[in-house]
Amino acid sequence: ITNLVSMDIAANALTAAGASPAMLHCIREIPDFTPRCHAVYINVGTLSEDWLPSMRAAASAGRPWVLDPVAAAASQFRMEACLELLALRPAVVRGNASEILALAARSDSSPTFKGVDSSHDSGEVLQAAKALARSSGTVVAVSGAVDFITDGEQVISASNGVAMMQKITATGCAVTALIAAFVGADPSDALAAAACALAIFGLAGEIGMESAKGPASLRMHLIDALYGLDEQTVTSGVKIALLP
Ligand SMILES: Nc1ncnc2c1ncn2[C@@H]1O[C@H](COP(=O)(O)OP(=O)(O)O)[C@@H](O)[C@H]1O
Ligand SMILES: Cc1ncsc1CCOP(=O)(O)O
Ligand SMILES: [Mg+2]
Repeated sequence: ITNLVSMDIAANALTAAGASPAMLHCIREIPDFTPRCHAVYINVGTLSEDWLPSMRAAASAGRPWVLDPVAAAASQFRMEACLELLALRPAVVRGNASEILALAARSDSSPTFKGVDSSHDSGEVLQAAKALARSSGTVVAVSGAVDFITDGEQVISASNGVAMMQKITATGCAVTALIAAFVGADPSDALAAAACALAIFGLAGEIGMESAKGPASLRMHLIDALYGLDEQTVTSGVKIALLP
């Protein structure tokens, strides 16, 4: 269940990576459909009162699930929805630095709020991410130039990617969708699943950038690169480290 902006890039990124996305958000379909999924992805980017009950139901369907708290601090309604969903125990919550900071502070009143984009660097909010992981019992992933993934104790960094990825709308949404696919493939280790998905998505961005002229062609080449990745390219290209 993702926002209207991201539906296309998220579905295409998932399909290119070998997953099988299906985007259903009608409350009447959730009880039949969602229990049959390997994983659920919920993204509040274009939240509405109509969609929130579907999000609650999908998060409660007994499948591993992943939350993207897009622009969590945009409004009181959105912050409360994010906190309510967080209480339903996602396996992973992935946001940009400002989103993770706002969620950790449970606050929708940041003076530096910039909508769906971040006004902080990922490294600045690492302690907030660890605190959020501990208080919510989920893996927290903060994206940025370096992605940090933590369960509140261990911290993994993933340093793939190119800055131009920020100039394509909904790359964050697409990588959270990929995290959900990886969690579906191995629900036993959400920390590793999130780190691998972020590193691999970043690697696809690096490979895509070799042929791209700007954001629009990077979008295309990134999806092509995800499709073309093989084991050798991934094992030699990912930059993942367990921080001391
Ligand atoms: N400066 C950067 N350098 C390299 N990769 C980046 C940079 N900024 C973001 N990314 C990558 O772009 C993707 C989207 O992250 P981000 O822009 O933080 O999310 P959002 O779109 O939700 O704000 C992630 O895969 C992240 O690793
Ligand atoms: C522009 C926009 N507006 C509502 S959701 C959305 C997409 C946000 O995508 P991302 O979080 O990946 O930047
Ligand atoms: Mg985002």
